Amino acid sequence: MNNYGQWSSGTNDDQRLEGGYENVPTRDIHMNQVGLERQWLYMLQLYAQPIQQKLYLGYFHDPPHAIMNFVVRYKIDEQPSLRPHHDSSTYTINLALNQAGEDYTGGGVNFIRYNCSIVETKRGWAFIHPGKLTHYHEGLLIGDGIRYIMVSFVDP
Ligand SMILES: O=C(O)CCC(=O)C(=O)O
Ligand SMILES: [Fe+2]
Repeated sequence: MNNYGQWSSGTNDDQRLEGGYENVPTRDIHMNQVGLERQWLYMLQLYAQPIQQKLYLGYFHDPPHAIMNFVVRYKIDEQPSLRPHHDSSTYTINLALNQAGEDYTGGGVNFIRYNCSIVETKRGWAFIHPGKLTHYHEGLLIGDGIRYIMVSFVDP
C-alpha cells in the first residue's frame, strides 16, 4: 500500500501533511498548465477524499485524481449561461472564484431534476456533486459583471 492508502485510513493531519504537496505524485491532471498540479491533488486528498468517502460508498482505496480542471467565465456578452448537461466526472468540485452580489448579479447552478439551485455563492466556497447520470445541471444566466468558477472533474 502506498502513502495514500495510509492517508485514507484515518491518520491525523500532521501525518498527512508529512512532506506536504511536494510528495504528491503528478498524474492525469491539467493543473500543471498553471503550475498548481501538486497543490490541487494535495487539496483533493486532504479535503475532498474524506467527503468522497463519506458520501460515495465504495470509493475509498485510491487517492482522488482530477481528470479535468478548468475555469469558467460567465459574462453577458460572452458566455451568459451554460446549457443543461451532465459532467464526464464521477463527481465534480465547483469552486467560486469571486463573489456573487459584489462581482456579478445572477448566475449560479441549477440541478434540474431536483429543482435545486445554488446561487449567491461566496468566494472560496466550493460544493461537490455527482457528475454522471443523476445530476443533470445548467449554469444560470448571469446579469451584470463577470462570474468566475473553477471546476474540477474528479474520478476517485
Ligand atoms: O455555472 C456553474 O456553476 C456550473 C458549471 C458547470 O456545470 C460546468 O462547468 O460543468
Ligand atoms: Fe457541469
